[in-house]
Amino acid sequence: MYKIVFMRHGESTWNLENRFTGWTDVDLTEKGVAEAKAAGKVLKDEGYTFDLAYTSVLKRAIRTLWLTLDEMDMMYLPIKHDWRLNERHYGALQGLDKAETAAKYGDAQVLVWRRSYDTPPEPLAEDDERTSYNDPRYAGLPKSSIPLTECLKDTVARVMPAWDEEIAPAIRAGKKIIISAHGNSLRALIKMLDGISDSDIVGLNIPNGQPLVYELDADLKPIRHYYLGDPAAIAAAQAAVANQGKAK
Ligand SMILES: O=C(O)[C@H](O)COP(=O)(O)O
Repeated sequence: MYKIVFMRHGESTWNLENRFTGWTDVDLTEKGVAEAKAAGKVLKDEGYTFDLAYTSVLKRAIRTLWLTLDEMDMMYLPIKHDWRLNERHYGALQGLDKAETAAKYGDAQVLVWRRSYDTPPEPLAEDDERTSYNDPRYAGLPKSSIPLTECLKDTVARVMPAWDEEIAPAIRAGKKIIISAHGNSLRALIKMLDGISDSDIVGLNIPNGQPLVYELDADLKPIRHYYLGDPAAIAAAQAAVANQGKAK
């Protein structure tokens, strides 16, 4: 049996401001820092150790990983940064207030943009200053790989090669792994691992900064999964994420 730990980054400044974030590279809030340290403490207290960590190229996930590993006294751990673990690209919604957008377009439309499997938000225009075309961290990528918007299906299409080519072979080689990533890149991964239907994935929300353990069989099929930490607090945090896209 293998075990892997997934974790969404701690609260970011745009989580606090309730803005669609996507590929925007915002940092953690003080609460987010505290969540990342608390995640490290619970992992340490529960006796977890790792051989390897994966994260995105966005600082909210990277800093969460650093703080978690610092708390575990494991800052020596090799870290692989992979752009394919980035948050789902939120297209032209990036930067907008989620509740204001719901007030303007309706809760149902915002739920489609946030949680439908195959309906992406409007894309950024090619010449929009918010595109990632000139960002040095994506310099090695063909322009066609740099999204202007994504639905979850698009995110699955980039996350799964990272899983199949990098992460799954490392698990099979016996490496104990932690992945610090994002709400929707983790939803994409979990959808594929657990075989969640396109309609049921709408109801899956990942709270900030809570270690989520997956136990996998020899074929890397999930046996069971559970969050470490207080179940009531985690359920409340998941409900809060679900409610972010509703008009106030
Ligand atoms: O990109 C974002 O805005 C968040 O990290 C995830 O947002 P969501 O829960 O609205 O999809």
